Amino acid sequence: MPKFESSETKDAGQEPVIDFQNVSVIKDGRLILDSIAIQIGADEHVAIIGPNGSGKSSLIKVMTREYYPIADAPGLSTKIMGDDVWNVFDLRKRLGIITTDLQNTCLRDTTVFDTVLSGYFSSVGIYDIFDVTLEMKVTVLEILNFLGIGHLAEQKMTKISSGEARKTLIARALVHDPKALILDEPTNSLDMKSIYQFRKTISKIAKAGKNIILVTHDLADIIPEISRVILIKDGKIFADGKKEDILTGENLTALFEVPVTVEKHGDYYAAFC
Ligand SMILES: Nc1ncnc2c1ncn2[C@@H]1O[C@H](COP(=O)(O)OP(=O)(O)OP(=O)(O)O)[C@@H](O)[C@H]1O
Repeated sequence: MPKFESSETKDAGQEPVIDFQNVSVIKDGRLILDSIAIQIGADEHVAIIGPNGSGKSSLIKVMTREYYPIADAPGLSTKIMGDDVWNVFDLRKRLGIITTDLQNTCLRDTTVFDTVLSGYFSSVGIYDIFDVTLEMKVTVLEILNFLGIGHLAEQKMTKISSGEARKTLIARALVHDPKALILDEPTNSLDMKSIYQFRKTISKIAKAGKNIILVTHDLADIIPEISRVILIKDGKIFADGKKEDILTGENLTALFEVPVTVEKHGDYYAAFC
């Protein structure tokens, strides 16, 4: 069994991955997150949906400790995996974070293999001073093969497609055997085939025991393993519950303030406006 599918992840305590209570964030004198309360259980996969500027990325930044909430809010909790206080580097390893910003940062004249390996050092690229072990290299190859991109190991990041680059970033996050993967609009700018393959990849990772926390505008990104959807509007939780109850035309019309129709196709949803 590859290291990143280790029993450590599957047996990790039953503490919620995220336990946020009364989280409010002010930026430039404006309340951008308002009294957010979200608990994401150890075995849950969740999608977070909201209009542009509703606060989705800010919420993720509270999780990654880039943004800090108002400290004296009554009952404030920003617990992650049971702990409120984290070394930021450790935290970001335990939560594998995949954003478009990270993809832009990693888009260099570096091979796919080294990009994934650099995850161990939280660096971009590999340098002589790093103590690269054989075990690290073996794990990188295992993960690349698990994600179906082993054949790209020696390709330069600048020469692969956006979909392949997105998978490379996931591989980079997986070297730490994270408890969860946080994906911020992961299918942006991917074509249909890449989107299809990407969703299959995320499903596979969910089945391998990682929590998936997916931020998206596109209902079709909500893989069947995700059973809970949280809607965010104007920095507040607008709705939170079972996917089939939340993904209705009525809810999404109110959320996006345009007429929205929702259709279900097999285990997937699609929205039209
Ligand atoms: N560092 C900051 N300084 C000032 N305002 C900020 C900052 N970060 C976020 N905001 C504001 O907070 C609001 C929420 O932003 P956020 O990026 O979280 O929204 P979002 O839901 O992720 O949007 P999108 O779907 O467009 O990515 C926006 O109005 C944004 O301008």
